[in-house]
Amino acid sequence: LSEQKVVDIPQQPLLSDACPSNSILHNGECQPSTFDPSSGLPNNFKSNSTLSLDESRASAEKVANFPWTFWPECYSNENTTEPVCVFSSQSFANGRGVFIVSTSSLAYQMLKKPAFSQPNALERINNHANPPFVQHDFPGKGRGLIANKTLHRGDQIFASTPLVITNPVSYQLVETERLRLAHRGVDTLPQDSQTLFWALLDHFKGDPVDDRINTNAFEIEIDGEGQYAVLPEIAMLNHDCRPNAAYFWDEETLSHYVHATQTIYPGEEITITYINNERSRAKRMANLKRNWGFDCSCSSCSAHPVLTAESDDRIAQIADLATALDDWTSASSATPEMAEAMISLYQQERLYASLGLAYKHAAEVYSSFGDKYNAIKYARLSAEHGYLDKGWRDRDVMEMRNMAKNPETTWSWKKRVGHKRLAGEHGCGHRH
Ligand SMILES: C[S@@+](CC[C@H](N)C(=O)[O-])C[C@H]1O[C@@H](n2cnc3c(N)ncnc32)[C@H](O)[C@@H]1O
Repeated sequence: LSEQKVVDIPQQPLLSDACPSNSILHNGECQPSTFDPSSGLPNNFKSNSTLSLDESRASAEKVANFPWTFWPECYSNENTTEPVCVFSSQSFANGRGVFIVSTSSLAYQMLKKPAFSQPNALERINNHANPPFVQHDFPGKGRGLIANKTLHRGDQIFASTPLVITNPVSYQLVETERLRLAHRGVDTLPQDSQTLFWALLDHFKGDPVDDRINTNAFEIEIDGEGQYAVLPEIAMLNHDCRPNAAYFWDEETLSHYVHATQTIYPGEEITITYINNERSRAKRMANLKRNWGFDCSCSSCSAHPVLTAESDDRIAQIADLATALDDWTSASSATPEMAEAMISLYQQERLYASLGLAYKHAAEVYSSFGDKYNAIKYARLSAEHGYLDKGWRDRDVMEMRNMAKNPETTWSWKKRVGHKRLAGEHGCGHRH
């Protein structure tokens, strides 16, 4: 595997004796070894590609309470407002490690998350002993995971921290510098994590590190910033437009959680979705080709065109119903029957992971007509599904929890009392 790491990245000259032994290289200058960069952080790293791996470790060790295992390597140019660096911590997540390619402001922002700052926050994360699955080769899809025991809705399949977090700001660097940061990042991971990284699929066959990141990265959000994360466990799950598992990103623990969203029997492949599935087959396939580079071979993409057209029609009808149910004006024609039809369509489409949304529509529309116990019933269902798909800190999920306890106190309560509520009167026909 190490052979795959040989790439055309210029070797930087070593500056082993650039600074006397009682000082460290910082911002291109020798600083006393007592210098504490955390005092002036997060903006004082400068372009610096001169330290070998050993030297950057030694520089980091010399600084009291330095949060990274290696001195960050950075680059900047006229496009960057702040240098873009690689920040590596080998101690993160009980020694699993992580590297972050980002500006120092964003990297130091991450240090405030419980994942870094509270030692117990990751107690339930990265426990990969006795997994409920085994790896399997699927013709046309490569490796995937199959369940080795029955999994029920809500069962955790795994929860993991990333090995790599990279910010799109890195694309402001010239290609060789961006790639150099990524390669440096992999070299700074603990050995076991490097092995996990190199075992990832390289679908596009370009630069070996960049390719593994592009083939396997998931979009995540940290403090409102879109970033990419590579997690070797979730990267083994193949895509299905009608998946049986769902994942969400938890910002506090910097972790991806994966749960079963329906019963999965032993021998069944565990799948997630890489895209928003509430779109026609043609749009889903185009999205997967464009963003992930493969022709989707899942059952709903490869069904007979007549069945695919029927499925597309149901998806369009779900969208029409959502529009009607989202209308909170006095002219709204929304009724609970519409939400019931929507739930049925989601079930028929096997979009179990998205059912939380349909149940939310139902809870709100029942609440809007003052139907307390149907509002409670659907709010509970929505929260239960939402936990698996959006996570326990999601605002909509919290809203459904509140409604489940006390519908009378929610914003939608009796909002539509006095509106007509007659089944069958409202057109929500197919869109053509
Ligand atoms: C995150 S990886 C999933 C694990 C991968 N199969 C492996 O062997 O490591 C994503 C890659 O898996 C393959 N893949 C995933 N889902 C697929 C699907 N539904 N149809 C065809 N290929 C798929 C594609 O090559 C895609 O680039």
